[in-house]
Amino acid sequence: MTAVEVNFDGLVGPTHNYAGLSYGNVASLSNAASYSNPKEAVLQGLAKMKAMHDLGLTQGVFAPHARPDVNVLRRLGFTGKDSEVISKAFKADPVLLRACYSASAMWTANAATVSPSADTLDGKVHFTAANLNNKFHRSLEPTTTTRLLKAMFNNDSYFSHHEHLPDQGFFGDEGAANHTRLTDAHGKQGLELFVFGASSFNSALPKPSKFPARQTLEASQAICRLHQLKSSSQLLLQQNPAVIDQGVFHNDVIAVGNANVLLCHEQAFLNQDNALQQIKNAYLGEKTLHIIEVPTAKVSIEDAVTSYLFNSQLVSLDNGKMLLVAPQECHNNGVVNTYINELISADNPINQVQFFDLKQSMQNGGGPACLRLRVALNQQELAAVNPDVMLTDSKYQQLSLWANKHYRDKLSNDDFADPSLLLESWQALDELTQILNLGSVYPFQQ
Ligand SMILES: NCCC[C@H](NC(=O)CCC(=O)O)C(=O)O
Repeated sequence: MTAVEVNFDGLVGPTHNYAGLSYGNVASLSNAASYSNPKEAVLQGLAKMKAMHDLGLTQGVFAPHARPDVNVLRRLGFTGKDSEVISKAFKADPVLLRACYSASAMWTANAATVSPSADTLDGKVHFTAANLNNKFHRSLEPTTTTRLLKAMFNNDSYFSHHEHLPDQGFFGDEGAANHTRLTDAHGKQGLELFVFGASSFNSALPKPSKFPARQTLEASQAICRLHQLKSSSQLLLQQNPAVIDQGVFHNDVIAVGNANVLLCHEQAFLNQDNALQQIKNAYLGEKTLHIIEVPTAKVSIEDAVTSYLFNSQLVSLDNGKMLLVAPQECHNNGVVNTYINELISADNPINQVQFFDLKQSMQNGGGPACLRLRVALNQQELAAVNPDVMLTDSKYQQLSLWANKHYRDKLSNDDFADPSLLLESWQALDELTQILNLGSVYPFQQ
């Protein structure tokens, strides 16, 4: 039986908001303080999951995290009952409170790095949650992410879970957003590309000068060791620091790979000709490797960042062709739309495009690819996954009803002072752990 790639999409949490927390992420900064619509956000995400399922792809659901993170507020000196902690934090530092309310765990491309069993020496699928230590609100994620991964992939015979890397900038790790895998077929040994923004220890390597490089070389090296990656399955490349300074805060804002196709901007990598040659030399497959470089003359970095063209998902369909799952913003951008039409009619495996309205997530800098974590699994491994986290028609109905029942359609700054938002959110998540059969994964359930 053949292996499949499962996309685990982050279900948007009930407190999704725009707090402007991600310096270096243009969308996050420019939408700060505007009000959000969590209900629309979760339904937009569910509609994408359902569409993937309807195409015959295998789709999973990744639960949100419990917010606000009251424990971290207590660590920071706010005392009393939960409602008091919230009202004190709101008065003292509303931005801090919003960070503790962030639904950023929705971007599951940053949840973890995953290495399929065909690439690892012990033949297991390896998972390491990303420490996300470059941003305070995201640094709150790894412990719960690991707990969720263990509840989803709960079988030691097939799955190996590692503790996240040390919580320190030297080992800054942003997960699969800086990781892609090239292979003839999902079940075959692949070449895993690890794209780092800078090195912590080697000062000879260039760095961006304005915005932070969130992924370090040393973090990527540690993941390769932890995952027992075959040496022929790993290639480490540096992202072009000049584009990080233009808002390309993760590699998946400038490149996307799937099977034997790598679609990237011509400014994606440092010393790009050399980087692409290394990829060609290291590719293990027998099929033609298609590297499609998009020239600046056709799509500028600014257009790439505002449209999120490269944050499209690239998925293989049963007919052997590939579909580009793009954000609506690509359709709205004339230049990018023209390029996509050219791409799908050219001689390469990508021959279709579908656009999705993911505006609520996009306004925080998260497109289709940010919202999913890819896990390639053979049939035995797939059978060992917690079946309740897989999307079916009835699971979709159940989750839509759940979201409509619990989510608000407007959140603005003053709402974060209201302790009933905490109660409502935790009640929703408590119910969700039953729908997805996750057990007691949240701190408030322990
Ligand atoms: N892969 C996409 C990640 C987007 C995410 N945005 C945020 O966290 C914005 C949150 C805010 O500003 O409220 C980030 O930058 O890590």
